[in-house]
Amino acid sequence: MNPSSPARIKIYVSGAVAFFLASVALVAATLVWNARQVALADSATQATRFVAGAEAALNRSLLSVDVLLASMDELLGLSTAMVDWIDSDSASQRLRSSARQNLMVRYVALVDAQGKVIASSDAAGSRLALDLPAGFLDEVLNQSVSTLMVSQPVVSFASAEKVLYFARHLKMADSSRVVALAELPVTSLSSVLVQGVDISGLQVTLERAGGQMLLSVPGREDAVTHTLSPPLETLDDSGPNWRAPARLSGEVALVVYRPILYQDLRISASIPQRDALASWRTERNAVALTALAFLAMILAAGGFALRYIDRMTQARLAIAQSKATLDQALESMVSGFVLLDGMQRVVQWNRRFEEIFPWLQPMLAPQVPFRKVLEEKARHHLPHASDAERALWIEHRLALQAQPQGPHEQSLPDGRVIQITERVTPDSGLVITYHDVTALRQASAEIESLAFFDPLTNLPNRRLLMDRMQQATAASVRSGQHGALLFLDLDHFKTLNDTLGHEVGDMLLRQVAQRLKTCVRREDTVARLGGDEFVVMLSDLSEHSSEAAAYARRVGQKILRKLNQPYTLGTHTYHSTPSIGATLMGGAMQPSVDLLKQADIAMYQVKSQGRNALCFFDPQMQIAISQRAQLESDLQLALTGRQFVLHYQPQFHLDGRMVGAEALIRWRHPERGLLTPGHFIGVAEESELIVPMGHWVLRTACEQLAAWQGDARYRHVQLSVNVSARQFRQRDFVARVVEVLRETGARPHLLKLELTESLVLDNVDDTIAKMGLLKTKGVRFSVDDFGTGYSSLAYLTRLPLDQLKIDQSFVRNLGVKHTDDVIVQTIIGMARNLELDVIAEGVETQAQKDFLALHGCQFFQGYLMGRPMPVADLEAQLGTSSAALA
Ligand SMILES: Nc1nc2c(ncn2[C@@H]2O[C@@H]3COP(=O)(O)O[C@H]4[C@@H](O)[C@H](n5cnc6c(=O)[nH]c(N)nc65)O[C@@H]4COP(=O)(O)O[C@H]3[C@H]2O)c(=O)[nH]1
Repeated sequence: MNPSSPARIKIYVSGAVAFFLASVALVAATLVWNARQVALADSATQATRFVAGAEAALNRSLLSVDVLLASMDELLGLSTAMVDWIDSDSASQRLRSSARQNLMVRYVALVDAQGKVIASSDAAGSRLALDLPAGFLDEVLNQSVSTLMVSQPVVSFASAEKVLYFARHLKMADSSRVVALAELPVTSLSSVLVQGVDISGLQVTLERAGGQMLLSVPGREDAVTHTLSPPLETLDDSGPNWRAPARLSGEVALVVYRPILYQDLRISASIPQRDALASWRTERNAVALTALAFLAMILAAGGFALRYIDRMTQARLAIAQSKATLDQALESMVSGFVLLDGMQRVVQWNRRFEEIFPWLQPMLAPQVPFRKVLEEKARHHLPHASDAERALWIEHRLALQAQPQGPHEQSLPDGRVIQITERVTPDSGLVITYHDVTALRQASAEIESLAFFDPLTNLPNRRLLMDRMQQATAASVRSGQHGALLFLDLDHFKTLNDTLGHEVGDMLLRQVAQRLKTCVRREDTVARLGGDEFVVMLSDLSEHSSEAAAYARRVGQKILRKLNQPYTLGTHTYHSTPSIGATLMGGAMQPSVDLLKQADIAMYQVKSQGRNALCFFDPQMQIAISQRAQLESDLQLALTGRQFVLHYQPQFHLDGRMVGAEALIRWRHPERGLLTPGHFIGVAEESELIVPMGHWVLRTACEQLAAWQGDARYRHVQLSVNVSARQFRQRDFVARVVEVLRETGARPHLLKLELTESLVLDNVDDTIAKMGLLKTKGVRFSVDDFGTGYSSLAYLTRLPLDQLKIDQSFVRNLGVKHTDDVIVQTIIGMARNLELDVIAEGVETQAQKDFLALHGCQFFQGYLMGRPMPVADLEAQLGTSSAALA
């Protein structure tokens, strides 16, 4: 147990309290005991003194009575006279004057041996009636030597009070004996004894040796004669005896007695212990009360002390706990922490601080001046600095600390970045926190990089490019220098991605980025916009636009050359080509977006012209693009404004029957009149518009089929509907076709969906799945433009086709271009082998038809037989052809 532990302190305090309690009790007990002894001793002294005084007083009183009695001999001349000679009256007269001298005596009398009063001082004289105790007179007369004798107390006949008779015998001349007698009221003797005495509880007795009591103070009324026991002689008188019974009350008392001069009389004084200790008891109570008060105070003080200790302990505990919590909090802080006092000395620091600055660990101690810590830090932070530079650094740090300005950062030689925050404490100390923000800074650098750089190629991204373009344009306006923007796109990149995967695509993009950088100057910018689109910004080329254009063209061609060189993509060797669109910058403040759009337009121009080339922006291109945008929005309006109609181009069997028709969309343009698909279908296909448009065509055609159901002239007619790739690739394409068939009630086998060869090839599995589903419903399929793509027997056999359509480009050249003749023959042969129908479109001449028929083609479509026409015309033609055949 710790010597100053609260438990030990409490033991000490409890011990001290016990000690003081015992001391006070002991002192009080001693005081009380001593006071008792003193009280008893005082009472003993008083009793002794009293007895001595009373003895003297009694002796004096009795002596005066004795003298009075003895003087009666001489007064009345008894020794020389005979009894008969005594004149009672004159003798009484003399006695009266003699007795008057003694105030205690009621009367004196002279009595003969027979008890007859000879004379008396009483007014009755010799006629005084005496009522002496029996035997008393004889006792007096029989004394050999005359001495004063005292009778038993008796109740006086005359005064009805207790009296004592004192007597002695006197000898007459004839030697006969008479008795001189005096009557004394007991009260007058008593008052002699206790005159001026004030002793509490004092009991006084005058008694004979045998215990016969003559008088007592206080007086006892119960008996005239009373024998006290034990006799006084038997009491232990070696010292004050407080164990004796009081003579009158019998209580435990101190009894003191003395014999007096006369006979065997003793005077006793008894002081009962109760009375002797009466004042002591008061004192004792006062002492006890005082002691109790002290004890209470000590107990209270002890209690307070213990409570104080408890509170102190709790407070210490609470402080210790909060310190522990604080320490824990400090230790678990992710930041380093140092607390300095007002003298800039180290008070406290946490483990994180040591972790951030491990080299400070050996020197860290409470009270270390922070300057020393800074000196040590300077050694590590500025390893190559001179002493003066380090001193300057330290002074700078101290100055900053004196007036903290908010968080600031410090870069350590090992690359870490520490954010330091100083805060002044209320006692002028300083709390310094050190936060390692290295990861944060790296992250923000990465974020910045992500925000401005393309993560794949590390080239500036669109955002940074736009920013640099803006700066370059502003600079070029000031300097008059022209720059150029080259927008390039990799040809067929999508195919590479789809066939060899994105990783290979990414490899190509990285290598293209590298090659592009080698084609330009350091001050030029190569950026990647996303996908396979790159932009090269060439700045400060020339004041003259023509020179600048020439320079840009050279760079563009250099890029073309470089990018045309084969790439090694993993195990593949790949040949890629770019399409580059260029535009000039400068001369005027042009928005970056517009410049980028111009280059983009030029690039599309290259694409449309066969790719792998460089083309400068032509304002005409922009006009075309604008028109295209206008067309797109017009198309949108056309859809909602019901401006589309369907024309039908009849399809004939070799035998001249009209077997069906192809539904071809027309646009009743409010200003431009009836437009063929060539004016708008391309734009519609490039935008999403082809989907709702195609759906409208499908529904309209099906409604037509349903309308023809009830007419025998038309109900056999099949309708071919063109389906564009984007429409076919819709996930719900099959569901929508089925829905349209159900809603219109058209018979599915009369509906023939025309898919282009490229569509079928694009995703063969999806195509087969969708065609298969629709095939189960009865829908038929024809491959449009057959022969233009890369059709192979392999996929043809997998597709649930019904018909191949020979593209009109081949038909057109029949008899003109031998290869087309061969292709057409091959297609017809192939269809026959696969048991598919074959139809030729674009048949314009009888020669073409004959050629086709000769080689086995059975179905024909073309201007020769009929142009696309409104439904009414078709119905009319149908009627005619049916009639002709009939
Ligand atoms: N020179 C010449 N041309 C002939 C002859 N016979 C037919 N033609 C034309 O050839 C095109 C045949 O349609 P396509 O190959 O499907 O080619 C269609 C088709 O690809 C597309 N198209 C038309 N309507 C729709 C449609 O509703 N949906 C979709 N997706 N495309 C459609 O527009 C293309 C052009 O359609 P149109 O302008 O109507 O042009 C039609 C038609 O008028 C002929 O003897 N000589």
